[in-house]
Amino acid sequence: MSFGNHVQFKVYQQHEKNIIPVSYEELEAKAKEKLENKPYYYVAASAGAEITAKQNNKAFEKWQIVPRMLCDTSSRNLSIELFGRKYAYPVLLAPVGVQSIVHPEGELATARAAAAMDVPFIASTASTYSLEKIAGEMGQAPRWYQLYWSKDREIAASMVKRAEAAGYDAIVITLDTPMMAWREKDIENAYLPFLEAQGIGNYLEDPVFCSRLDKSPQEDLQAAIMLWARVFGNPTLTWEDLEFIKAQTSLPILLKGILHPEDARLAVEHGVDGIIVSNHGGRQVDGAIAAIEALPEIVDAVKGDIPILMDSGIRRGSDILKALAIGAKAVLVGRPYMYGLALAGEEGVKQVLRNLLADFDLTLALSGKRTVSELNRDLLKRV
Ligand SMILES: Cc1cc2nc3c(=O)[nH]c(=O)nc-3n(C[C@H](O)[C@H](O)[C@H](O)COP(=O)(O)O)c2cc1C
Ligand SMILES: O=C(O)C(=O)c1ccccc1
Repeated sequence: MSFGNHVQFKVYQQHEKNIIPVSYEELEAKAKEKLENKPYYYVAASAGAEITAKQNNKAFEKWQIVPRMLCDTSSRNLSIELFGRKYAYPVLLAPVGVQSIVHPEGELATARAAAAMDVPFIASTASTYSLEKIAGEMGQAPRWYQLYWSKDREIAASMVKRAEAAGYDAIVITLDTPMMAWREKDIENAYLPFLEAQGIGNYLEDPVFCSRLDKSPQEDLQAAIMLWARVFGNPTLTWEDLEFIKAQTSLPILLKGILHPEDARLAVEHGVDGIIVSNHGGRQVDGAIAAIEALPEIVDAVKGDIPILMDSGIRRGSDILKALAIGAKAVLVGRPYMYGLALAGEEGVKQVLRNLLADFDLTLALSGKRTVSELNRDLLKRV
């Protein structure tokens, strides 16, 4: 029995073991009930009037699947290959910072769930727990590291080297957040978790960061938080700076936050290994193009030179199918797993992933396809 049918069966038979809602809308509503307003809105809300956040979902409706029949889809294989490594599914857990605001175990619980489900976890620079502690929960399971490139480039270099030493398989450099956007809810709530020392674990354990302090973070946490606030983002970066990071590591480097086809071309020209089409879940430039809308032109511009991943708005199996048919190699999910984490820790993240992967597997089969490599735009109609 293929993955999706198996999960479906189990869910029908062991209904009582379903500890989180199956539908995304219910999942979000339950997380809202459970969490305090400040952390809930930190996760759920976006920039400005949240036009882009809404478009990220609405825009998927403009792409319709035109299923094929009589294709013998009884057995399927969802695996993909990226940078010479095989992955079981075309899905990764997006880098999400400060996970301790929704669950005390934060990234550690997410890391265990990712490892158990064989889905790579992209650990954020803004994690509450350090990248070494996160790796310590994952055995040999696949993991990538997301870099927020510090104003102090020696800190950025140090983090990349630590990630390589801790067994991370790729470096994702996020470009769209050299500073936090205008997020109305967080401003109304006067909420910035970092000021409460959450989400800075990678800095507090970084030798270069600590060398810039007069006293250790244990002795003077406030001074460490102030230094973090000064060095976190780096709006001075240009394409020329990429050489510096490339020289620090032999791992593949992906750029996250690409929306313009010309930036996608520049990424290829500057020798990066992959890009992630993303508007940060609508949390940065409100009014920015929906990620799924940006994808086709970027796929056409890159012409297969490097793999393209995407995120922002992936909620169900059909969203994954559409992104892959347009030309993405894999997708990242963000908020859905944060709600699973909020509601039920590690088990909650596992169930979110299980449900999403089962939904994707069934949608693939019912569309007449058996593998990710069989997907292309012939399966879609743009309306
Ligand atoms: C609470 C929260 C924190 C995030 N933190 C980071 C981060 O530290 N680094 C990063 O590259 N992206 C971060 N993101 C963006 C995600 O990686 C991803 O782009 C986005 O969540 C995808 O959209 P979705 O939530 O609609 O799936 C964060 C998103 C959320 C919701
Ligand atoms: O909240 C975010 O979207 C985000 O990317 C972030 C930025 C800095 C620290 C933690 C998370």
